[in-house]
Amino acid sequence: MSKGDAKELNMPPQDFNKRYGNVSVHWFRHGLRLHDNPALLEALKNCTEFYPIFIFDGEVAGTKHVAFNRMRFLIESLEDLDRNLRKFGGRLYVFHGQPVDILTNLFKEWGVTKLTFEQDPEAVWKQRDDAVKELCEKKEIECVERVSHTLYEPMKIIEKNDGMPPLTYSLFNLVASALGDPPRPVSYPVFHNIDLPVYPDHEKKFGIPKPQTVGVFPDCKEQNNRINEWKGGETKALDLLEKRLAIEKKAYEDGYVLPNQYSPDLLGEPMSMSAHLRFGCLSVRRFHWTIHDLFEKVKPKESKPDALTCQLIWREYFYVMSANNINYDKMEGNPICLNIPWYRNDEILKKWEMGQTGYPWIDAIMNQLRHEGWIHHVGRHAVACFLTRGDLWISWVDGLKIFLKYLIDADWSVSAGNWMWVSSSAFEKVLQCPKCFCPVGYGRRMDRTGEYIRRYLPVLKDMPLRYLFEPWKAPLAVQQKAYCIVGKDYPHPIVNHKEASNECASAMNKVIESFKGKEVPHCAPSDDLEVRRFVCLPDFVSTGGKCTANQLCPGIENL
Ligand SMILES: Cc1cc2nc3c(=O)[nH]c(=O)nc-3n(C[C@H](O)[C@H](O)[C@H](O)COP(=O)(O)OP(=O)(O)OC[C@H]3O[C@@H](n4cnc5c(N)ncnc54)[C@H](O)[C@@H]3O)c2cc1C
Repeated sequence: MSKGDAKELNMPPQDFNKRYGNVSVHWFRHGLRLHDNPALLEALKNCTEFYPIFIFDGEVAGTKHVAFNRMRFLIESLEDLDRNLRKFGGRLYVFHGQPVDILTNLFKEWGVTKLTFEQDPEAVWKQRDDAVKELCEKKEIECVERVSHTLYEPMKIIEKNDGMPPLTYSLFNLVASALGDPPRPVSYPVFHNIDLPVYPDHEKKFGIPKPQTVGVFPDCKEQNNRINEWKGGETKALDLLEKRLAIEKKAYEDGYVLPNQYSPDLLGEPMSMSAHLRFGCLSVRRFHWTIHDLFEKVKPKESKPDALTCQLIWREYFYVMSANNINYDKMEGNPICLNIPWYRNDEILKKWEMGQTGYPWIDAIMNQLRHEGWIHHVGRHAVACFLTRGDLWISWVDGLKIFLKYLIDADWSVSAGNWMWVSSSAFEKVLQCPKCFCPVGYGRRMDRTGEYIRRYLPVLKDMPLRYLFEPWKAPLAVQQKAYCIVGKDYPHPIVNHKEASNECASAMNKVIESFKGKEVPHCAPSDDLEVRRFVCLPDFVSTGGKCTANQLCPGIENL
């Protein structure tokens, strides 16, 4: 039967499709790519007519609380997807509204027989996807969901662990290894003999909006005038992967792994894959396996170090921990999070967000976050520790909300997991990191020339290096010469670090006391090495992953 037969049979195309055709809709949410997309391959199986869609519902892919940079990244990713689909004669269809309403109409209008999508494993998406699955059942439409946002299916790990999330990273690894290696990527889709219909007024009806059209505007001029450009889309992701592999190869040849952490480049061009992984422009399985294959090729006689892709495994671990915990991003009602009596102070929180704490290292990082949407792991640690148990004693939940707004890689599971850890609220054994990162000393070590601070905090660009990290100590004549008077052009420090960190340490000791003799309702790391692996800062990587006693809290001692 061909489409022309519909006319002869005098049937509306949707009825004809329903009876004789196989009409598939692939619903993109994350997984914004054509490569390694098993759900997309399912859509194309025995398919005669194919429609790729994306629905803006006010929440999809982290769009509920989103600043300009991430929305722009998402839209660039959709534009790239559309360009790639055009190569096969199709277009991406973009809709605005609630998925169940939109799909109900599409099922009827296009005579859909199959709906496919990649599994969104986080608890926050369950209600949306259950409603869609129910709709498909009611309308007798085949609904196919496939796992490819994660290396493993989180619920399978939980099942294998007797229905409980594995409470330590080691246990997670043990359970995961019982499931075998993660699957290899699937083949690239073939659109041969499949009709990809395009309406004459496609652009007008189903075109990709601009961030402004969906109500997201730049917060500040720097967002339109970034120094580091993060571009969304599968094409960019695969280009970046090639560059990244060249760096990884050089590192293996030189005898180390995790090059991004080994020598943190705070100023170089963007090399992180995290935003592409977050939106699924890059398949995590492709990333994992190319790294493993590359190592084997470069070092055929060496066994692979555990650290090779340990950061990706942390990502998996946090996804598993959040899979059935809807309160994972909160303190209350979150079974793995300690209740800590944090202060509530919106004025101080705002100063932290806006880069006005008076600590240049912290403020430069927060400015980079707001202006560009990405900061290095060492920067994330520094500002998260400063906000919570290090200096300001403000809840990690408040910090998380700000990260989730600005980061282009903002990831509900990964970010909340990291915030809980850094603030000593979960994953850490009885809060054994009482020391904190010093906002002066740590900055000096990470930004030895001061170029990072001068770039992201231009008010201090003429401050001599000696005072750059603590400008309040500069004599007035030096401040005048640098055109930056502390208290007028740049704020005084929001707290005295020495006093504040001592207060935080004693508050944390009280929390520890209050838990003595009780069962601590949060998970702990398996051992010290695990702490080092998680924190994964340069000191650790440079020791080749070996753990020594004073490395328990890397970068913390002697600061
Ligand atoms: C407070 C805080 C909040 C964070 N929020 C996020 C977030 O919202 N989204 C996000 O992707 N990462 C987050 N991270 C983790 C980490 O900082 C970034 O993933 C990392 O900086 C990305 O750089 P990379 O791609 O060079 O990492 P690589 O070292 O190359 O790691 C490869 C990939 O592994 C994953 N990964 C790396 N580090 C971690 C980690 N600690 N936990 C879980 N997964 C990891 C990322 O997907 C990353 O792209 C956060 C860290 C902290 C301390």
